[in-house]
Amino acid sequence: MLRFLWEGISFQMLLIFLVVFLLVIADYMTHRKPKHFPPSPFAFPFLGHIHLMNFSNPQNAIQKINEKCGDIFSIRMGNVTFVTVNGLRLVKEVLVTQGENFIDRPQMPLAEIFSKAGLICSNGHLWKQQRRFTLTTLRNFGLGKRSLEERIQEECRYLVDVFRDEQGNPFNPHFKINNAVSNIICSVTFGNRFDYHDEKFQKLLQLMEEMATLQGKVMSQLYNAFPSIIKFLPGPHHTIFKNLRLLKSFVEEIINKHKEDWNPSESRDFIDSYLQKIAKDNDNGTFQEENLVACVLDLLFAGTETTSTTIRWGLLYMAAYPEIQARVQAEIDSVIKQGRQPVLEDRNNMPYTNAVIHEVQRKGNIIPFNAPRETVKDTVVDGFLLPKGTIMLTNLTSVMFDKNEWETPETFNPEHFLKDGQFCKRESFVPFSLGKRACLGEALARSELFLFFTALLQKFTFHVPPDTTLNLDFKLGITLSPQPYKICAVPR
Ligand code: HEM
Repeated sequence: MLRFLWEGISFQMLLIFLVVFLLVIADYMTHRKPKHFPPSPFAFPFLGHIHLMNFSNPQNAIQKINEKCGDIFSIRMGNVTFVTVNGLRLVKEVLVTQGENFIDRPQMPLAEIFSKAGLICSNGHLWKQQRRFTLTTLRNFGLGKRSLEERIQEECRYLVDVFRDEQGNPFNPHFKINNAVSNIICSVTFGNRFDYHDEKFQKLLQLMEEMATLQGKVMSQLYNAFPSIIKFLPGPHHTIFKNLRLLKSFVEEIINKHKEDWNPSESRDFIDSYLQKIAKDNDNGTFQEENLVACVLDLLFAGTETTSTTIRWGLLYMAAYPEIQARVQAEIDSVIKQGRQPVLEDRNNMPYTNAVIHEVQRKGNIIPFNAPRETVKDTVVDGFLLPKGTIMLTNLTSVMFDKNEWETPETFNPEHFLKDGQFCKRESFVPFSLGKRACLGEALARSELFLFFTALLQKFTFHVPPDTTLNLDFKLGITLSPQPYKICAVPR
């Protein structure tokens, strides 16, 4: 009897062992590295390098691997393998010198929120057409009856008013800044801005904010690694997709309204221009309503979260470094004074303020690994072979915090961008990325950052609330943003 039991168990164990062994072999075969592929640390079967990941500070984890493996290496998170390049030389090689070979976006499970249509996640001919059309249309609206500069200046006045309403008491500026920044892209795409008390729009901003925050959760990151398992578990990824559906129906409602009162001979905004393009599309259907919805969502999302997060870092740094804030205000008082609003031309005469804004962007480092790219064909980088379809992370952190490029990389130091009192550009300043697929909204973002930042510092001094210690740690989401904070905007 015992002998039978023993034989039974050992047979079952043998079977389990065999199945596990076969699974490990299958995993090895599936994820076997091609010849001359970049090196990687030891990986566990199925899990890959998940044990090396620090989910609350992935930059640190990547830096450690960089120190061990060199400037180009591969890492595997579950089923997804990335190649990471570090340092200006290789980041430029990938984004600029051989940029055409890395122009695509991979179709990652969570990136589905941006869909394969539109601007951010589309590829090939479709992407080229949407990008060209959007850039031209944004430029046209910038040159139109009301320039983008005027729209931003108008919004600065609204933002200053709601900050003044707080009467110097501690408040969280997050959604006021979000609303102001979002209004710029809304005024270009929908033709109107939204009041800061508009409940429906506030709800929309909250949905976007929640999506941005949830993207940083461990479960969301695991969803990217093991989508077929994690999709059956409860977690933030479900909320992300639910919010997206709500945002989509908000945009569709606005597009339908535009269609109702559309006048083909006049274009009020981006949506009107796109509807015109659909009407006379002679480009094999690249311009369709599905793409219009996706482009508007992309502009709204990319144009709100990034710039708003940067301004929030800016105010936080000003409260943390009062002597730097005082120097910015002294420059404002000498160049603009109190009598008029800042204009973009002032930037040329304000090297210190310009340097501070650049340093906010460098130190804020809001998109630490850039948006992912994918090789469109087999490509050799630094002697390593990257087959077609390889997912690439260009580590912007490794460039903007490089000890060999920056005098004091870990310190908030506007002197990084000053030489003999004049503003000086730095090649290693890359928050908008580089090359043909770099940020589409860079010019708009730079205008917004300068005008909002100077308008606020012209009218207020920012202080840490009494009995509060400022926290300069980041919160990981789709961007690295400040932890929620309250601040006092004391009128000047
Ligand atoms: C401080 C503000 C901003 C930062 C730091 C930033 C940064 C970036 C980065 C790093 C990328 C990825 C580029 C690449 O793959 O090489 C990107 C893409 C993009 N950004 Fe921005 N961005 C900002 C503001 C804006 C604004 C205001 C808009 C709105 C017009 C915008 C629209 C886009 C779009 C549509 C893409 C996708 C481009 C493509 O795939 O062709 N961004 N941005």
